[in-house]
Amino acid sequence: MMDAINIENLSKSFGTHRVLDSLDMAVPAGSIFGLVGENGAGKTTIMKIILGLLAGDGGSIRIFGEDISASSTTIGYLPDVPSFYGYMNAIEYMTLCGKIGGIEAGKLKSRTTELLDLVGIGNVKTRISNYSRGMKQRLGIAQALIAEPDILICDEPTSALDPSGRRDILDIIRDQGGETTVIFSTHILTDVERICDQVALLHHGRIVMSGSIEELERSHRSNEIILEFGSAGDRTRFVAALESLDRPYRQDRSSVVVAGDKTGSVIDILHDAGLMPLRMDVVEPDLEKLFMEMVE
Ligand SMILES: Nc1ncnc2c1ncn2[C@@H]1O[C@H](COP(=O)(O)OP(=O)(O)OP(=O)(O)O)[C@@H](O)[C@H]1O
Repeated sequence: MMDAINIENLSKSFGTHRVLDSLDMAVPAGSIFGLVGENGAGKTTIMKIILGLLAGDGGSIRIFGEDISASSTTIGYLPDVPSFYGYMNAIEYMTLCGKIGGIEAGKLKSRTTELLDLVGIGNVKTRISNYSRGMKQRLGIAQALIAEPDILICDEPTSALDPSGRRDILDIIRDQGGETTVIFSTHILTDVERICDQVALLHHGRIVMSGSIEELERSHRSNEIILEFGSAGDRTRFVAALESLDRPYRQDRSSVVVAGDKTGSVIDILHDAGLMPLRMDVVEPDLEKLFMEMVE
């Protein structure tokens, strides 16, 4: 599959502070790409460089195969803190954005109606200064889509919202995937798991891990098996059996966790020790665990 965006060896410093350090990143066309990193990791900096709002200090950026300086790709942008003219209503604001974007008047009108309906504020007549955070985020997405972009860049679109507002915004963003390539930055990993098909983890100025969520979870960590026993005695015997076999494990208050193993041999250990656990679960790694492992 062609890359919508391909970045190689990109660095960026502000003064002596090196924010991006020979970063490589590829965003497959049509994907919903989650860019994950802690506060200050450089997510906004990458997005601004892709948008041409900031220059990198070297490296190559290709957009659908063309060098960024020659690219004719339309990119929509939802900034982390969108600013609006509060005295305007949604239609006035969209009309202004469309005119600046060079959209022809007849088309602009129908596109405005369509997009405001899409984001669920088609019936809102009030001026923007009266909007809630969630409504502003909705209008921000409509604005970002006005020029029918091939790439949509959303900078932390859900961070300031409550759970139901977040779900609505995620649904809207997910529905853009396929035709549009979406880059979505966040530090909320459950949001990434909910809508993204690709993810990249940014840490210390580099992408430390990237791929599809299933790929990452499969390749970077094996499953863990959690066991609970009916008595302290059973549990002690199980732990003793693990120790005699040099099997790594950890314990918390109620359970024993055995790492990185096929379930079969745990069953053999139980069988040989004549033990029956109360509970035995295989726990698959989630993104949060993987991320914590990478940044620790
Ligand atoms: N114009 C600038 N001048 C100096 N330093 C800057 C500038 N822009 C960003 N930085 C610094 O670069 C680092 C990365 O900032 P950036 O906004 O890209 O991070 P982020 O990952 O988007 O973080 P957040 O999640 O907090 O928005 C931060 O330490 C920030 O202070």
